[in-house]
Amino acid sequence: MTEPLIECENLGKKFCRDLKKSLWYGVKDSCSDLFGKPPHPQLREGEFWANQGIDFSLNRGECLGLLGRNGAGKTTLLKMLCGLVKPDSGQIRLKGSVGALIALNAGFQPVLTGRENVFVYGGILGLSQKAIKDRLDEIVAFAELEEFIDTPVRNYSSGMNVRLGFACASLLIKPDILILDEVLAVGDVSFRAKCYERITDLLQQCAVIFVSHNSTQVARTCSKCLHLHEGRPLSLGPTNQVLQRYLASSFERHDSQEIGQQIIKLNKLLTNGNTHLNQRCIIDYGTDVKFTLELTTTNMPDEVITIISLTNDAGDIVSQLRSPPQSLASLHASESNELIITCETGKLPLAPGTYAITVSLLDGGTQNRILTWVRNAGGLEIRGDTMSNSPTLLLSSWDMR
Ligand SMILES: Nc1ncnc2c1ncn2[C@@H]1O[C@H](COP(=O)(O)OP(=O)(O)OP(=O)(O)O)[C@@H](O)[C@H]1O
Repeated sequence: MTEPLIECENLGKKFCRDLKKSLWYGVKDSCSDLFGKPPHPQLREGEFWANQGIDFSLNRGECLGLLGRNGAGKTTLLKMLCGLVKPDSGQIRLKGSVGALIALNAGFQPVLTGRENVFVYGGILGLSQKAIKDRLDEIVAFAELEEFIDTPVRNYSSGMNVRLGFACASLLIKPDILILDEVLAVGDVSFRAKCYERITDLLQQCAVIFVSHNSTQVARTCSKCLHLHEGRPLSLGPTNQVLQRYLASSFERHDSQEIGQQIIKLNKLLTNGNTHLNQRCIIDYGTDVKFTLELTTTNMPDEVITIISLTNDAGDIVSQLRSPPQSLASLHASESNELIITCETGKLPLAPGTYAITVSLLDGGTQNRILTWVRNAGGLEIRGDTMSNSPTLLLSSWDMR
């Protein structure tokens, strides 16, 4: 169980942004390669490191999640592991058979039928016609493509391509290493669930490495994560720690956005007394939470309804606090235009992670006139030891006798 199947040492890959230069460098590198010379170690004009200094190892039974923004170098790393791209520095050691699904079309020939493509795919893996035939029914059933297996792949939808690609990568051979890019995201919900079940089964006997922008899936499936930033490893470690830091860093990129008539303006948002308009505030899981909104109004309605929404990194609202219509009569009487609204939630049962706070105020009279709506008014990082694959982690006490 502790046998390393993937070992990467100081792995690096350069690309060139300029096509002409890239072709010229390619010719020079091929010539150097022919004479047994090592690749050019430094960056030449127009080149950049798509991956640099990547070190990790993965044992049988482990699943590594690759995290990072678009263009961080995740696919390049997977392509190097699959042998599709040659590293410019470092070393890769792989043990056993590799099943991979990197491109959306899974490398299928568009004019061939699904069935013919399975035979081509199996042939590339070195399987005999009989061995492929023996597994064909299982592959077609898993991909749920019984009616389409004799249709040319160019007529497949992207989801159908991925179904067949995943079935080939995971069923044609029993892979020791399974490499998956973000392609599973295009499958429908039930197929994705089936794929993750299959990955969990395979994890008994193989090492899995996959890219996903879905933090719930990563938390559920991966034992450790590697966070890449501009091609370099930013952190590597247990999923719980790396994912929390990754989600926190991705929140910092969002600026607040105000929509609505701005009849009421949000000047300050505080969580447990800490200011954060467009800044992250850190609390421990299970602590009492009090939100304070400091606002100014220009043209006061009689009543307001306040809504505070918490959204996860996928943009889904995971929790919402909604006030009843609150009268502004006392404010009218004092002729002040400053308003402070507080909301106490008690212990917030949200799972550890990072959430964006959206604040909206509606006219309590019409209930649908938006007085203000501030997306990403602040971020809330909930710290805790356990990541959960559910957005809420209900507070509970347990007993055993
Ligand atoms: N063949 C290539 N030639 C030149 N540049 C490339 C090539 N392939 C990738 N790149 C560049 O390398 C960088 C890393 O790309 P990569 O596809 O690995 O990112 P990624 O993390 O997988 O992104 P995403 O999440 O968007 O899929 C990007 O700047 C990309 O433009």
